[in-house]
Amino acid sequence: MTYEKELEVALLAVQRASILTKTVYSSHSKGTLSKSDSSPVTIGDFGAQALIIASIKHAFPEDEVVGEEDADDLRKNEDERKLVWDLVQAAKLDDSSAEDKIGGPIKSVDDMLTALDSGRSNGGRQGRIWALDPIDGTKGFLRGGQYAVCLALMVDGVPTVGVIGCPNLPIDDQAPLDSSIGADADDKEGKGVLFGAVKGEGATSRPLSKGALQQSKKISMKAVPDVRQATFCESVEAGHSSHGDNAAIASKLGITKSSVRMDSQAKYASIARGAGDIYLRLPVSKSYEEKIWDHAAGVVLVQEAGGEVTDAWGKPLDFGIGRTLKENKGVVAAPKDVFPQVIEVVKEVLGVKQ
Ligand SMILES: Nc1ncnc2c1ncn2[C@@H]1O[C@H](COP(=O)(O)OS(=O)(=O)O)[C@@H](OP(=O)(O)O)[C@H]1O
Ligand SMILES: [Mg+2]
Ligand SMILES: [Mg+2]
Ligand SMILES: [Mg+2]
Repeated sequence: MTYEKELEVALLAVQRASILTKTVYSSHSKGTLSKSDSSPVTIGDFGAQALIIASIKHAFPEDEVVGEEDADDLRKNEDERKLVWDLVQAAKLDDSSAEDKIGGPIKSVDDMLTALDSGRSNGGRQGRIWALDPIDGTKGFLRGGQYAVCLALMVDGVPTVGVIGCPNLPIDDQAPLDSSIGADADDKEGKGVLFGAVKGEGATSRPLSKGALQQSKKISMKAVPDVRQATFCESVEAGHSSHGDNAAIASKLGITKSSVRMDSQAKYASIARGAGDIYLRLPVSKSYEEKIWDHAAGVVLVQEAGGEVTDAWGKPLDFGIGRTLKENKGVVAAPKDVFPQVIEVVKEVLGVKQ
């Protein structure tokens, strides 16, 4: 298998970081700060990014990382720094040989800050660059909804390895989506899934809590013989994706089931394993540029499970331009068979708005 070591390291790194995020998820104090764009960041986001970059740098020291967070806030804020350091020290895999593969514990506060700060790559079309979202769906994480720990390796601008940890999704790949999945989520018994995919090699899921990577099962998108029966997913936040446009598209397709709203790339993961069918993310603002770390891992997963992903105009997502998908607007993902039908209607709805 190609990229075997990359996949193994990414799975272990995301698994370890998820142990940290789960600790924060169940704690009352999440150390929430507001970033310059007014979006939230927590001790979970900082800790998970530090752990994952330390893992990557141990296994692949030459690789670059485009990570959502940086260490600026922690360098200024001693209390927050201490909280993150305690979390980072406590998060360990059960299996010591697995821990060794990702470099073991981070040795000092300075090393933690250096790791956290090593996600500043500008991205680009050449070489090996990892896209990292340590907590995708931070608002969901804070609200008690879905969130995901997302990591992808891009090779020459193409997402090639994708790993997503979803601590609050049911382990059962076939568990149907309903509206409760995105609200009142928890990570109790029967929850927690780790998804992985390598370009050309297919996609898998396995329980997040179990050490053995061998437990993985192949996943694939569900066949959709009649698009009117499809289930579609969308963001919880109306500011991230236009609920009105998504509903208009669904209605034109003859879909009668209401949308399943959930935060994070759990949407990509859910359609990749056939729990849902279609992901619609129609742009709200003309100026917002989607970030590569919000999509890279999910795109590999969906493509390898038999799906197609483009922007709302049917253009392929271009991950090779930098930290954002600035040449694209919105995202549409669906099984290959129904994709042409879906994108046609998406273009119609967008066309009317021009
Ligand atoms: N204006 C706007 N438009 C589109 N997308 C935006 C916008 N602002 C933020 N973001 C990014 O959305 C990421 C989470 O969105 P999701 O759709 O996955 O979840 S939800 O909107 O919270 O339901 C979220 O990821 P995290 O910051 O990792 O949580 C943001 O990167
Ligand atoms: Mg995100
Ligand atoms: Mg994030
Ligand atoms: Mg964020």
